[in-house]
Amino acid sequence: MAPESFIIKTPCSSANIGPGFDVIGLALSMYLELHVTIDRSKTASEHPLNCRVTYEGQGEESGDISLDPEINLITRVALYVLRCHDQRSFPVETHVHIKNPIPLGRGLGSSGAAVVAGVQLGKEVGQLHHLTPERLFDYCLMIERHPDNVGAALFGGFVGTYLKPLAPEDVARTEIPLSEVLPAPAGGIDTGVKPPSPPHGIGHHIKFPWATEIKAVAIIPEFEVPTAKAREVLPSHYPRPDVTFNLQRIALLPVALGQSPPDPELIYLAMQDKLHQPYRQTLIPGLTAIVESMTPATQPGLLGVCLSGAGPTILALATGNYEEIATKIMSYFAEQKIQCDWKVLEPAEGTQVIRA
Ligand SMILES: Nc1ncnc2c1ncn2[C@@H]1O[C@H](COP(=O)(O)OP(=O)(O)OP(=O)(O)O)[C@@H](O)[C@H]1O
Ligand SMILES: N[C@@H](CCO)C(=O)O
Repeated sequence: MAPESFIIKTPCSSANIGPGFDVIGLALSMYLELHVTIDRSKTASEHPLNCRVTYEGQGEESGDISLDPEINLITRVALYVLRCHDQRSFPVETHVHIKNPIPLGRGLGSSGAAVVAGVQLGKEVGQLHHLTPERLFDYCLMIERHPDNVGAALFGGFVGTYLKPLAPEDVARTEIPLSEVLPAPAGGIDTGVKPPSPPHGIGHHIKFPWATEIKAVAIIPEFEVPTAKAREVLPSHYPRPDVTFNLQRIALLPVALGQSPPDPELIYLAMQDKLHQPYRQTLIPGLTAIVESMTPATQPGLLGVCLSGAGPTILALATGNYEEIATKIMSYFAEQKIQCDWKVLEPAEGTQVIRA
């Protein structure tokens, strides 16, 4: 039997886009790829859980990414899906080669892409053909609780996401994680006990139109801000005027970004936020200065600017002059002695499985 091979391709994403904290996600054209080979003719494997993991890309040199299939975020998520379906390990003999250009901990949804790719990997290697994209979303939300990055990475495009309140019997299931990311390997170190399957229909999404003239300039500082840390600095309660401020803008944002030709003044207004960016300034030197000084009036081609996800990447939406915009934003970071990389990205399709 010839080895089976396929590629899972998952986009990076930018969450929030200003006021849409934990709601809005935008899939962008930089992709995590899993090159998977399964040799089902083999009867035994020398690798733990029948899976050899190799990695190239971001964090490769620092050795930040574990190659142990029970610890690596992508393969442990796949194992979680498999174990929910009474498959304790990968098929003999599986090789997962991860190609990851998405910078880690920078606000471009590296963990969301890893979770989505991992869930898809579990479905493919386990031949779990009944799992629909909507059901895969439930599995993702058992691991990453905010739906914006995983929704964009799974479904693609410019999306609004929302969670359905859990039924009382699901709330009572103490094994359902309500924290951000499972602290322990999903599914646990193999104890032989079947892990908890997700409740059905936890998360939902809706796709918004996107004006084709609009591109996303990502300015990526060299330092990391773990999402968990960027959530710890947020308050548990907000002043009512700040909530109203964001509600007014979130009602505008999907309309403003779908209109062609784009209206810079409207988009600039629609991208303002008072719920997360002001608090994250403490972790991202220069953030307030960038958000307050970069306007369509001062920067031709610019439509609006925001923190990408939990940061520290800055996302500028623009119709031209990308290099000038990036250079200006990088100059604010340079004042703080912070180097940056930058890229022009476009909205991307969701997760795909490519077979030769
Ligand atoms: N391809 C990958 N393989 C394995 N682990 C990964 C991969 N990508 C991300 N991770 C894990 O996710 C962590 C980064 O997650 P974190 O949520 O802090 O940031 P992010 O997802 O890049 O940013 P944001 O959520 O703000 O968009 C990494 O440190 C690593 O542990
Ligand atoms: N909505 C999340 C995205 C994190 O990637 C946050 O801002 O914390």
